[in-house]
Amino acid sequence: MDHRYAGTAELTGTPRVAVVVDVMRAFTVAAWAFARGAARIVLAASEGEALDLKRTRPGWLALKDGAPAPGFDTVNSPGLVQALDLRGRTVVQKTTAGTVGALAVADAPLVLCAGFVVAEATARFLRASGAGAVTFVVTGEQGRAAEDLACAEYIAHRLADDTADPAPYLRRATASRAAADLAEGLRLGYRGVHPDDVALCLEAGRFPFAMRVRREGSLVVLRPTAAPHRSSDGPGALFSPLLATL
Ligand SMILES: O=C(O)[C@H](CS(=O)(=O)O)OP(=O)(O)O
Ligand SMILES: [Mg+2]
Repeated sequence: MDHRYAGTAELTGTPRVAVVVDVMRAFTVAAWAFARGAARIVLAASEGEALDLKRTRPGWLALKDGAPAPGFDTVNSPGLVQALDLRGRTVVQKTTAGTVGALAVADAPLVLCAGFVVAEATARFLRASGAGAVTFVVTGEQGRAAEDLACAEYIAHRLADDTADPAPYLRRATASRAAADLAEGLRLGYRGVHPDDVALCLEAGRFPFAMRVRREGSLVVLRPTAAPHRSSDGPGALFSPLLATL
């Protein structure tokens, strides 16, 4: 299959099928937010927009990358988000790379967001959808981030072979600059980094759902979506018990 791999700034036109990859950490965080019960994630274009959305919608939470900041409820850290109770909540997310990449392709007919934690479900969803060739948006380091490229190539491999082994792809991600930067941030005591973040970003297939982006009125919204348990199952064939609890 003739997949394409492009950084956000390299995109030309609107792809038919896009998978936006941000392993460290936006879409690992998004998956954890859904696992902790979030109903939906609204992708914001700026920190100001995130705070405006939160201010005008009672009960919404706002999340950003970097250090904690006034007005924001939490940060872009799976280690921190996994401890939250987000049942039924709407979370507004703004990060440097991941959310920017998703907004850039929000008009495509099918857009999924992914990290390793949902890689296998993403491949199953794509296969069940008959998606064909995919444009992978590699959000980190102008399209060159080793962890995002490894995850994108793993999803493509799983699309072709649903027994493909994640281990070589995870090794590349483990050796990435982003993983080293998070470890260094932890060593230097940066706020907004949790000791478990790198490990949580490198759990292939942790969650059974894919994550789909759609426009809903004026908002760009990410929601979990059921993926068949096996690639041979049809769309929506078998729903995970976890999804039933979200
Ligand atoms: O929070 C993150 O890990 C990054 C911040 S940065 O790009 O490393 O400065 O954001 P993300 O959009 O999740 O890559
Ligand atoms: Mg990233």
